Amino acid sequence: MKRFLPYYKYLLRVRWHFIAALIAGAIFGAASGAGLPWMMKKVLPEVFGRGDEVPLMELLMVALIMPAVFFVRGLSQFINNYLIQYCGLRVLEFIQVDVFSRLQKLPLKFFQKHKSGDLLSRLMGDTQMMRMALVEISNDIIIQPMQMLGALGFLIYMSSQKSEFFFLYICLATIPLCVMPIQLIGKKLFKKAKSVQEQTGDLTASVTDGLQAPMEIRSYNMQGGIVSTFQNQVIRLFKARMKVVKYDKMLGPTIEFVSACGVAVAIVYAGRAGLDFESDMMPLLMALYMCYDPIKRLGKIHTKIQRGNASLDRIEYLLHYEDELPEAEKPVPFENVSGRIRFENIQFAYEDQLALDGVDLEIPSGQVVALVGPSGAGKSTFASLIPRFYDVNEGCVYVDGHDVRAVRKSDLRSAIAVVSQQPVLFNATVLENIRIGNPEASDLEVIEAAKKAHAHDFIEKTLDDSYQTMVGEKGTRLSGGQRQRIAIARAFLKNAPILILDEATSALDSESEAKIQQALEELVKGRTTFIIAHRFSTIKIADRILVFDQGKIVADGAHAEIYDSSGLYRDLYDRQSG
Ligand SMILES: Nc1ncnc2c1ncn2[C@@H]1O[C@H](COP(=O)(O)OP(=O)(O)OP(=O)(O)O)[C@@H](O)[C@H]1O
Repeated sequence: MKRFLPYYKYLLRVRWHFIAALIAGAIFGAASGAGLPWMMKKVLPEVFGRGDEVPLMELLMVALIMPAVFFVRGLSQFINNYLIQYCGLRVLEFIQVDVFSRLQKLPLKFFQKHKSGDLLSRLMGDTQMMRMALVEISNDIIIQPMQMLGALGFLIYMSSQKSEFFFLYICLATIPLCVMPIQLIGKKLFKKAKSVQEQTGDLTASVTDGLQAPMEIRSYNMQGGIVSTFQNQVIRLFKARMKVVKYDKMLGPTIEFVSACGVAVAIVYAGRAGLDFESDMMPLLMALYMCYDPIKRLGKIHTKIQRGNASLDRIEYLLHYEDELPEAEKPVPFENVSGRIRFENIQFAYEDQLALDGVDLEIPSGQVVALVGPSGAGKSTFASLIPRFYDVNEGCVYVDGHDVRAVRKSDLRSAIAVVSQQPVLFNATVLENIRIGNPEASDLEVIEAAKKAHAHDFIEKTLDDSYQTMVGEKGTRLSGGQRQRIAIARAFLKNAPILILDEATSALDSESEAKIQQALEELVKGRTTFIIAHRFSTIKIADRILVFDQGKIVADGAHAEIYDSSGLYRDLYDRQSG
């Protein structure tokens, strides 16, 4: 449980509700542990011990003790359960928000290494286990001993009254016997629980895969394969879960068996010692049972802690993941950016293989640079070093004379607009999707940006609710060209001094392409622009062309200049034009 200590900060935020829950829980524990045996001690001898001589009213008054004890017990139990649920759900909310915020801070590399389904299962499933460990267990750890203390107190009281300590000895002798299986089973359970959480991650990953690309799955007839992968994972998860169920469910009966042995010995003794059934034996047996019940529950808590531990491992992996792109300790001010960029002797590798090697050049502010070269040559990698999506292995990237690592990441990225090859739209309205470029922009400014991006006409004429149309998940209700223009409108609205355009490779109809081309020409004016050019028609608007080959820049200059000097560029250009 020590591992959970740092996370009690979440519980502190709902401390008053939790304290109220504990008080109610303590009343419930005492009403069960001492109240129930005391009730029996009071009621049974009156009802059965005195025969007909008890007046009816007196009998009724005594009998009323039963509903009174159960009322107190029931009410405190309800309040405890209700408040514990409240605290649990609030704590879950705090943990999930923290884990999600952490995920948002992790670098791109992290998401390339991890399956989104697995991350989803850590965020939604493992946090539930942590909630259970923090709230329900803390509650039980206080309530159950209360019940046990109440019952033990009653046993001690009764034993001292009768000078009869046998029941107490039985209780004290069997408790350690009950603890042993708890320890043994708990250890097994930790391993099994961790495997369940991992399998759940794999299963969620395969569900996300199966739902993310419905078109590819249908066109390649992958349904059978996808379903059988899913089925295998469900079976694996089923097997792992059954192992947890086996150990989890083994505990209760084991403790019950040990306690039944204790009770049997107590009954035999009580019979031999001639104890009175109603006034002595029943309350003592009840108190004995009330001592075992919390042990059984504490045993279950132990198994829950093990499951919580397994989930905590998976959550801490995210919370403690080392950020490969740390923020500068004292970030330099970064304002009024002009967009002058310098790459100084850059080397960069994703893993072992160099993706960029010996890149050294300067781009004056406002220059429009086209990046060309064969697939895999390093164009996108080069562009992604500017917003510091990755850090270089050697050398340095400067923007306006500042090392990008010395600037706050959010400041740097505010100065850069990115229009990617397949722009992602969020499941919101067209208006909201454009406004991402500048959350402060008015509706009029959004519409102005859409006009500049040649998007206004299709938004007004073809979409049912114009700017209020919901674009669907990832913008699936819009065509590729329309999505591209929404992304360009975003960039207009952002009005950043540096622009990175990853040109769409998919064939757009000529009207769409012409409109996008017009919009881009407008957009690049006065900004330092990098265009990853797949179609050479775009090169017309570039002042300078960088030709990439196997991670190196093999030609650098204006079209006319490098067409003569670079065989690779000439080849690429002629192939496209010809
Ligand atoms: N996330 C990644 N992890 C590992 N290697 C990568 C990653 N992204 C790219 N690479 C590798 O880095 C090299 C450069 O890739 P990059 O995407 O920069 O090329 P590109 O010129 O933009 O290609 P394309 O024109 O096909 O988009 C390639 O060998 C590629 O396989």
